[in-house]
Amino acid sequence: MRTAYSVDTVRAAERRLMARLPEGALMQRAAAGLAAACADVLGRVYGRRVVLLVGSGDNGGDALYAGARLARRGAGVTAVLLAPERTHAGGLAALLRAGGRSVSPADAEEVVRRADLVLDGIVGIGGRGGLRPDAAALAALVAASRAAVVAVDLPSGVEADTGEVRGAAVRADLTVTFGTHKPGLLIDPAREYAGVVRLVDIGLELPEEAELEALQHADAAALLPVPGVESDKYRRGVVGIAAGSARYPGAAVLAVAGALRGGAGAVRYVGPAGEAVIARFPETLVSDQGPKQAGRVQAWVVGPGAGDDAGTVAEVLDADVPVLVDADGLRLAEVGAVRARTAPTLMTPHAGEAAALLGVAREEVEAGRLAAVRELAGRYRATVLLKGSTTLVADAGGGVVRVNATGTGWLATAGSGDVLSGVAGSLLAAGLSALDAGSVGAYLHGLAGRFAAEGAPVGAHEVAGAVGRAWRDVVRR
Ligand SMILES: NC(=O)C1=CN([C@@H]2O[C@H](COP(=O)(O)OP(=O)(O)OC[C@H]3O[C@@H](n4cnc5c(N)ncnc54)[C@H](O)[C@@H]3O)[C@@H](O)[C@H]2O)[C@@H](O)CC1
Ligand SMILES: Nc1ncnc2c1ncn2[C@@H]1O[C@H](COP(=O)(O)OP(=O)(O)O)[C@@H](O)[C@H]1O
Ligand SMILES: [K+]
Repeated sequence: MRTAYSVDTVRAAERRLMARLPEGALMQRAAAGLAAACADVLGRVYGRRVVLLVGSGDNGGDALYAGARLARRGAGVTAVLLAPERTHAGGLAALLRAGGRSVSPADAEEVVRRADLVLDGIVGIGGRGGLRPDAAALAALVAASRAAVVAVDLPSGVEADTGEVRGAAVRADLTVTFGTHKPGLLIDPAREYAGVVRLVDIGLELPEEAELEALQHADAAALLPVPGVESDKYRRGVVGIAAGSARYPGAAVLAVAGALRGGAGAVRYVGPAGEAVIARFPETLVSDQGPKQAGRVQAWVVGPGAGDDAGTVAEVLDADVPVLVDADGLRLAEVGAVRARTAPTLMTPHAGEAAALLGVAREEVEAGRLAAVRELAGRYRATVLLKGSTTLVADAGGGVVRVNATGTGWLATAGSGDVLSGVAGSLLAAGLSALDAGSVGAYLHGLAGRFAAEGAPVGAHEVAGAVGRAWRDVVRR
């Protein structure tokens, strides 16, 4: 599991550790890891031009000590001091002793233009709000330069705890982060600014529960349902799909396509698209009755392509089994009916749907994904999966939020969300919790998208077809 901790938690862990260590030891650990990463980026250190952008806090201190290490290995190191009188004194002294030099921001343009590598030590976890104008001007120089950019701890200007970017921020090729990932490194839009992220262990002892966690192959593999000798189709779980309409029969087909690959033992379909479903997937149990009369179901998916069929949504929400609500179902579901449910509910909006439910602009959700997913989960007392380039899954009661980044922009194609609801609904029917079903579903769906696309446009039905390959990839590694 990859985990990320909030700034408050990191600071508390740092205080505990610093109390046991000689002064400055932590910063030296950070600087050593940072210098090693820079050396890897440079390939050869000797003779290279390195520029340090140094703010007034310890983030600048890290950059200065790392710069001193690179200078000792023969790099030409120049520090641009944003606030000379408040620069980390020990770090600056170390750099000057090692043969580096310092300049004022007035000279930044010239040195950044000639740099092979720029180290962004403007601000780290102490940053508040968007970059101030003098710092923003440095970020603009970095954007215009051809140098490799390495961010110290975080790209300056991104919000460590939320992944928000308010105004100018540094865009890095590599971020070397200390002790633990910070939530912003895993959530867009900030994640995009971080580039590749490398974690340097500085010995922090962190609490059991993280703020954010991202499944890795082994975590997903441990959660995937596997049939045993005692299994039959009912024990593996029956997933009911209440989706599609005369106008959108394809949504039903795609949700069923996902559900067939999600681990349930049988897929039951109710709705007006039965003929289209059975023509494509003869193994589907098609019913022409409503959800209540459809027979045994361990979890429902309701909403994809449902049009205005509020009655079916209400009927499904009334069922005492886990329910996944997607697409039109999100609009049609009564808040009170969702809140009143005792079995798990998983809602799967994209940013536009989440914005409509929250009564805010789509941009607001995209800028502040973590806040939006938590707010929705609280309001609906449900587990909410917010789709997008980074998908977030939050339970109603707070606790750890799961983040998924296995996807690809090629998944932004009509119907791919229907496939995801089928896969995740199937996992719900197989007995996974809403948090696990949502996050494992997104993990498989993202990987399937990559496999199906392989760098070219892809249709949603092909994504569904690649879920099996994603599953095998997860369990084999
Ligand atoms: N505390 C520790 O034990 C360790 C801290 N480390 C480093 O220390 C950093 C945190 O240091 P600090 O707490 O000094 O904080 P930072 O250095 O991250 O930032 C604080 C400084 O930035 C300025 N600032 C804040 N917001 C700004 C904005 N929007 N625009 C421009 N300037 C802004 C503030 O005036 C302040 O002087 C970490 O990110 C990490 O790089 C590492 O050395 C590892 C050990
Ligand atoms: N830029 C992106 N990077 C990765 N995944 C994406 C991106 N854009 C969309 N996706 C994924 O593609 C799917 C799209 O779902 P959705 O918006 O509901 O489409 P539809 O309603 O057409 O089925 C979601 O799983 C989402 O997370
Ligand atoms: K930084």
